[in-house]
Amino acid sequence: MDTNIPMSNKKKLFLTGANGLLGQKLVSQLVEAGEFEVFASGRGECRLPEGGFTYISLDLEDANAVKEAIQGLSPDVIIHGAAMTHVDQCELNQDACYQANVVATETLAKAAEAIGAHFIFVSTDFIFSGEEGPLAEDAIPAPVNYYGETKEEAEKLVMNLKTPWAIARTVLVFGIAHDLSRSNIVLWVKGSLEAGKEIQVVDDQFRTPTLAEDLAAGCILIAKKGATGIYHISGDELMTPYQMALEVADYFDLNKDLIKRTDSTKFTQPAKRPLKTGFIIEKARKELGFEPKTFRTAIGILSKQIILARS
Ligand SMILES: NC(=O)C1=CN([C@@H]2O[C@H](COP(=O)(O)OP(=O)(O)OC[C@H]3O[C@@H](n4cnc5c(N)ncnc54)[C@H](OP(=O)(O)O)[C@@H]3O)[C@@H](O)[C@H]2O)C=CC1
Ligand SMILES: Cc1cn([C@H]2C[C@H](O)[C@@H](COP(=O)(O)OP(=O)(O)O[C@H]3O[C@@H](C)C(=O)[C@@H](O)[C@H]3O)O2)c(=O)[nH]c1=O
Repeated sequence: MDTNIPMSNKKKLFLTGANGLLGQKLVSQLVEAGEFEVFASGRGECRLPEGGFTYISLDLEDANAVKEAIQGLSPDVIIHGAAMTHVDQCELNQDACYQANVVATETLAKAAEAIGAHFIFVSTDFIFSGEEGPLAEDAIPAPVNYYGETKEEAEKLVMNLKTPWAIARTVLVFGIAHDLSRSNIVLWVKGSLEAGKEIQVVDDQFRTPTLAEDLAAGCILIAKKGATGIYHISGDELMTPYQMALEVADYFDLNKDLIKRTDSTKFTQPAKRPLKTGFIIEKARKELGFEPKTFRTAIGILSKQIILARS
């Protein structure tokens, strides 16, 4: 808790995607720590419950507005988490996906470069083919869906910036936040089983599922340390969605018989998913001191948040 630095001497941190799952966790942790003056941007109205930061309503596809905002604020650090993240919608609406994930990132990155800000880009395991895993930072990208292609293209433009940059890649993020525009695997499994609904869950895709709070903590470590380069920031347990579903059912004492084991040849989605991903996080551990929760501990944290949200 470092709130006794007068606001004027604090470094300014600007983040995007404030209303999203990662964004809400970033704002909450940054406000709690008090080290940065926080400027949180989102599309449309602010959907965050608490204060302690400046909200900026900004559509990142409005290039002039983005340039004006960044030149006006002149932040020291930018964490860019905003994206079109619904993978199947990205496959079916590729122009919208390109505008959100590549063009908007380029506009913001160039604005960061113009003021010499430290630019932190949040990326994904979906830049990889899924032929092999788990993966370290030097693995070669080969995306198998359009969402992954756009995130790979965005990474490339970030790597060419002439301002300090970092890329925080993550995997299958889960958590609970206010008024989210999409669900995530833990909430989806829990909700389905509580409703007595049978679910088909693949057992041949491998991930290192990541608690949203841990991803936020990893991004903040990069910001605080002024770290540059690529970091894999994810959970540390390699699991299939089927194993995750069983773990969720076990924790919440729900009916495991409703979880039907399947595989990617039978269960298909509009966008192909890479089979084997998951990250090796030793670099983030060593250079940042990053340490994620176990999946079980993370579910416990979520469970408490759900109870709190209901009270
Ligand atoms: N969730 C996951 O499993 C994973 C996510 N990631 C990456 O992490 C980052 C954060 O993901 P997550 O928090 O789950 O995503 P969310 O979908 O929860 O949040 C993304 C946010 O970006 C905002 N956004 C989208 N387009 C624009 C735009 N044109 N202008 C302004 N804001 C925009 C959305 O606004 P609105 O609320 O109005 O829709 C939303 O609040 C993303 O970059 C994603 O690619 C990487 C790996 C896994
Ligand atoms: C809906 C569903 C998913 N699954 C599996 C497929 C997949 O491996 C896992 C999650 O599927 P979803 O479609 O919910 O999530 P998905 O779109 O795969 O999540 C991705 O989001 C983007 C933003 C990322 O960057 C990726 O890292 C990844 O987290 O669960 C099933 O087995 N059965 C189902 O009915």
